[in-house]
Amino acid sequence: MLEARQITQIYGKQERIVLDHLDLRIGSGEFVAITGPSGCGKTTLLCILGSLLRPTSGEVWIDGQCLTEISAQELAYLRAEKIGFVFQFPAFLPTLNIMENLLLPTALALKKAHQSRNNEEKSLEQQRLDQEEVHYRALVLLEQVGLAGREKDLPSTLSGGEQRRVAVARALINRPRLLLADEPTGALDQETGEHLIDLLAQWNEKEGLTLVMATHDHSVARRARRQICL
Ligand SMILES: Nc1ncnc2c1ncn2[C@@H]1O[C@H](COP(=O)(O)OP(=O)(O)OP(=O)(O)O)[C@@H](O)[C@H]1O
Repeated sequence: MLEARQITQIYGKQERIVLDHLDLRIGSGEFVAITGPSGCGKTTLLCILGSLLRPTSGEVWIDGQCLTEISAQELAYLRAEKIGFVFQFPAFLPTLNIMENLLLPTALALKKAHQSRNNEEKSLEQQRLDQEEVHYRALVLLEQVGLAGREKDLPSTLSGGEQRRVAVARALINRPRLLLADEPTGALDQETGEHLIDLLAQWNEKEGLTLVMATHDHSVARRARRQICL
């Protein structure tokens, strides 16, 4: 499903080489942990795999499509439809409540779905149904991450760990095929962290979600079926 070919990333004027001709193949439905010491390039690799960062050289392929060859618009749709991203330091729009923040990534995916339908009247009805469906999905996800009832709260009123859990719900809202998670348990206590990994593992097993997770926590990495150490 995901392939990196000869990825090299060089940063700054001092030309610091962080990734050097890296090759990587990840099959559909895999659960992979990327481990390695702080500063070895885990976040850089996830950003390149998720097309948020264009590497200095090399190619990334998703489902047989080379990301360096498609337009910025196509890339935005591809990300919205196929890829969920849990950032190491999640950011939210501070004036929107949790539900509104959760629904933000659905706008582009719904737009793409509506564009591919022909009949306008049907499409309007479908849009209403789609919006109800994503709203329901958001409520279910909030419950799964242990935040039922918090949908009207502003992000600033949530703790760091709670924000992390909202970030996971947001990354799953479009039912992506690929989830790239950067230290998803970073700010969480052990029990909450384990619960979150259980949830991701369930999505991996039941929904076939391909899961690529960067972590320096070995007990978290052991939950993956494959570990790649940078
Ligand atoms: N935009 C940037 N400009 C210059 N250097 C950068 C940039 N982003 C990352 N780096 C450097 O690249 C190296 C790899 O960073 P990266 O964040 O990918 O590592 P990491 O393995 O995820 O680290 P951590 O586990 O601490 O989060 C670090 O030395 C970092 O300073």
